Amino acid sequence: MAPAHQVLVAIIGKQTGAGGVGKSFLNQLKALATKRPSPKLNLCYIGTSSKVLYSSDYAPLDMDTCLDSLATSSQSTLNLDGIVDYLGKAPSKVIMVDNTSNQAIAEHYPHFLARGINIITPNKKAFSGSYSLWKDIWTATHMSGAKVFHESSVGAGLPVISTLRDLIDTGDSITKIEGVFSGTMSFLFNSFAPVEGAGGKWSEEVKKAKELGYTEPDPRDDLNGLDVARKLTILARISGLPVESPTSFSVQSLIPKELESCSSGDEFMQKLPEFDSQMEDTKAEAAKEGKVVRFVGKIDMAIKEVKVGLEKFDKSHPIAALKGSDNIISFYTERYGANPLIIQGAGAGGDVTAMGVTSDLLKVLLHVG
Ligand SMILES: NC(=O)C1=CN([C@@H]2O[C@H](COP(=O)(O)OP(=O)(O)OC[C@H]3O[C@@H](n4cnc5c(N)ncnc54)[C@H](OP(=O)(O)O)[C@@H]3O)[C@@H](O)[C@H]2O)C=CC1
Ligand SMILES: N[C@@H](CC=O)C(=O)O
Ligand code: NA
Repeated sequence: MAPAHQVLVAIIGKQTGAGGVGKSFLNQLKALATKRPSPKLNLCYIGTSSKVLYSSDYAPLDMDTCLDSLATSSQSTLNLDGIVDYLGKAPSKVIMVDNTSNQAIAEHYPHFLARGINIITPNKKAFSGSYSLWKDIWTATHMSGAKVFHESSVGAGLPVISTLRDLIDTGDSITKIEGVFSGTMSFLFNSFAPVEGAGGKWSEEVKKAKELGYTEPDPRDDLNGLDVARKLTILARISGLPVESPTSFSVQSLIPKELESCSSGDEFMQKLPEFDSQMEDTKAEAAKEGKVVRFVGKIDMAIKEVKVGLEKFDKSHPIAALKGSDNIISFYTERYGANPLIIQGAGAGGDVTAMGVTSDLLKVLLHVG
């Protein structure tokens, strides 16, 4: 039987694509568990959609070898109710880490929370799905006392959600939030339409963004604007705007009309080069005005409006001058007045995203440790 003064960690999702948030998180968990004597952090479950590894008596799994053991594991997978039941019966406090982008797992959060299972996750789906799911999640936390933190669901590891909550909890009032919210879109436009020089081909930059692990498992989820719309939905809801869903406001898609019917991400990636001229035209139009295009989002609390799409910027504008996968997020509030509180830095990538998840784990430990 597992030792009493411990916190058990269960990880769903490891690394399939280049994103690898799960794998980076496991490395950070290992380092933290070594450094932190109490409570002892023990892994009891790790799984993907096809493989699982868990100890039926909750004995700690070896974090050094668990990925190899998972690859060869012959344990039967558990359905979501089975995972809730297994973790709900654990002899210690449990933190479930959802490192997938799966909708069904997200919709199951209220069940995990109702059983006292804490959740940390970079998955945006639960917090940007239907407004009723959002309400069910927070109701479940109030009823059971379990915690849920999702810092990396906006701006990867950048302290976006914690900052917004701090502003609100200390009595400030949000008037506007705006900026670049996608690591993928930032990388694409910074390299395809740089302030200096010609820039690369659109489809080649999309391929690179996928290889660098910036995109969602299916890059169409970034290019259709929905990933940014999800992030804005989360921030708007925290700010007090009851946005119904990420499709209930204006979102510009960069998917060529001709490719909307592609049946897979692979087919889409294969055909995308045929439509490079469409984005070239958009770039050229901005260049005629001496500007560059960037993909941005805005929440205007006064008029209750959320918007996601392309805008032209002067080359001297801070948004035009971003580098790599950097996000820039400006919070306009009553307290900060005309000069916003600004957060800037890498907005995608396995290690920086896992950092946000690991920092969430530390927050849960403050409550349960
Ligand atoms: N990459 C980044 O820069 C950032 C990512 N995020 C978020 O982090 C999450 C993970 O992203 P990333 O690491 O890039 O994605 P990956 O595709 O690399 O990894 C996703 C993992 O989830 C597993 N998985 C998918 N569906 C299920 C399921 N039903 N049950 C169990 N496991 C499942 C996959 O395994 P398998 O397919 O074998 O089942 C895989 O191991 C996403 O929600 C993403 O939006 C947030 C901020 C930045
Ligand atoms: N695909 C997303 C990953 C982080 O949320 C992005 O590019 O920002
Ligand atoms: Na964040």
